[in-house]
Amino acid sequence: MLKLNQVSARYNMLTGYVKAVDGVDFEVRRNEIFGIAGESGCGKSTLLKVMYDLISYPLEISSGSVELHSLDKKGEPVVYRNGGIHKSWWKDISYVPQGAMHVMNPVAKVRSQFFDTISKYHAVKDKKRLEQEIEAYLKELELPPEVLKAYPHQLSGGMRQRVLIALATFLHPGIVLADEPTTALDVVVQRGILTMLSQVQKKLKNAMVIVSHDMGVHYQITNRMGIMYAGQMIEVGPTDQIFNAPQHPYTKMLINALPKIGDNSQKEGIPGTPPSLRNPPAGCRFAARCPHAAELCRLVAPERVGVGDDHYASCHLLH
Ligand SMILES: Nc1ncnc2c1ncn2[C@@H]1O[C@H](COP(=O)(O)OP(=O)(O)OP(=O)(O)O)[C@@H](O)[C@H]1O
Repeated sequence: MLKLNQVSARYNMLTGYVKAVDGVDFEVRRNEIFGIAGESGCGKSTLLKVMYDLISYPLEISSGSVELHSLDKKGEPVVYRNGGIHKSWWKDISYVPQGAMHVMNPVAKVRSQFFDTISKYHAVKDKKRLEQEIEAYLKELELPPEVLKAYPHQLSGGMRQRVLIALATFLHPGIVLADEPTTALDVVVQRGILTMLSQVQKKLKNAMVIVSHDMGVHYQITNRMGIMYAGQMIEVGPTDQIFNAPQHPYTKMLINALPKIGDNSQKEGIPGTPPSLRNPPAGCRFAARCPHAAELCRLVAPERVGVGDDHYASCHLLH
């Protein structure tokens, strides 16, 4: 399980701070696919870096904590906290970053990328055996063993993404984080990647976190999801409830903007733009775009309230 306790993170720029993640509090549970949605720039990728403990200048955690609960070699419970989560990379938690091409070494064949990564975090005694295990795992994920002999540029975008997912899940980590795994791929390839992710999750019975701005992706494979707006998690709940009974006005507008079968009405985007994360407003961050905003909304940030079974939202209207 991965638990975030009121975490805030910011980019420390010469001209001030960009408060990309603000007071985020939720958990990712065993055996679920958790989705993180929200429009571009709302802090999804930064949140994923915070969850993975991939913190380097100018990014810093300004308050709160992240806990990764796992089991040690003897099967005893162990908790890694931010600052120490990197000790469990690949074994307990892995990360598939955005843009498969950029994260692979262009001058190394896939085979050596597998070996380098795995041997860094996992004692490899028998190279031949490891090779057989890698080939067997690729086969299980319906990837031809020939991909190991290829350079990244010789693979299609979808194939590269599948290779990265295979690499990230090879050591069977309890948590896999994937940042926009289907972006920039065509619809058929997207479907293949989503099917692969959900098959791997069913097999490992681990937790998966999928960041995507595409609500269709969340609808198709996530069990629970969180909606981010301007650095904050404004609604968290089971995916079916988020789609069928959204509570926060922003979530409602996001869902209403989606096309539905048999509904030919004109769909509109959400008017306005999110506030700057350099100097976000004191009250509700959505107030300037919210059709229901009152004076209180502009002055006081709303607390999170329960709005259903395992479903929470932060809006004054719900109090
Ligand atoms: N390295 C960086 N230095 C400074 N600011 C950054 C950096 N990376 C991101 N930001 C800022 O942090 C905020 C959150 O960005 P982030 O990339 O986490 O959002 P996102 O929701 O993942 O967006 P997208 O879907 O476009 O990737 C934005 O205002 C962005 O401009």
